[in-house]
Amino acid sequence: MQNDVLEVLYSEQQIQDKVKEMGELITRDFEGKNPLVICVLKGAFIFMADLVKRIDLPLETDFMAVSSYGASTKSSGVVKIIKDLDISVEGRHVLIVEDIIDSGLTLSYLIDVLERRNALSTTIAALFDKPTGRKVDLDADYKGFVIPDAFVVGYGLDYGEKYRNLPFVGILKPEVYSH
Ligand SMILES: O=P(O)(O)OC[C@H]1O[C@H](OP(=O)(O)OP(=O)(O)O)[C@H](O)[C@@H]1O
Ligand code: HPA
Ligand SMILES: [Mg+2]
Repeated sequence: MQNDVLEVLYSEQQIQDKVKEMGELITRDFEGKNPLVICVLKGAFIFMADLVKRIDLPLETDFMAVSSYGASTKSSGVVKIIKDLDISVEGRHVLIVEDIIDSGLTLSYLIDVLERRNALSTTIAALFDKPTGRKVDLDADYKGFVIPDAFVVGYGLDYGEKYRNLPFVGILKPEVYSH
């Protein structure tokens, strides 16, 4: 697995430090609220687990699975809901936890869904932001790292469902992507 990695972009320690910082900001900004924290599966599962431990609020968690990349490094442009939420967002302050914003299509679709369901507010926490990939005008309220124009894997992020379990984030060797 690690043999397939060309370059490590963010180490496990750098990621942990950033997640702690983001959790502290969110704790401060949401004081007095009990947000519904939504994890966008699958990619955000590791970030979600680490982030909620750093948020000191009476929050609730829920999970939604959406997919648009499949086995490709390019978005299909069609966002599919694979698993919907269990808890109603109506009248709730919703914090959406996402691993990466690339084209922005996943989050713009999700925000639209949550607003139509009458969420009181929607806020985005994204660990990675790849502004060069953007196809819609969208930005995160809390963002970890702005990353270069490359398809990254690790810490939840996959290529063809693999590499999510790498503890760091990196770029694969070109021959792996061309398989
Ligand atoms: O801004 P975008 O271009 O929409 O890309 C970001 C989304 O794409 C990836 O999910 P993917 O569809 O690969 O599903 P996964 O999380 O199950 O890997 C990633 O985890 C984000 O959810
Ligand atoms: O760079 C990426 N890596 C993994 N999944 C992704 N989904 C959108 N962009 C990416
Ligand atoms: Mg994916």
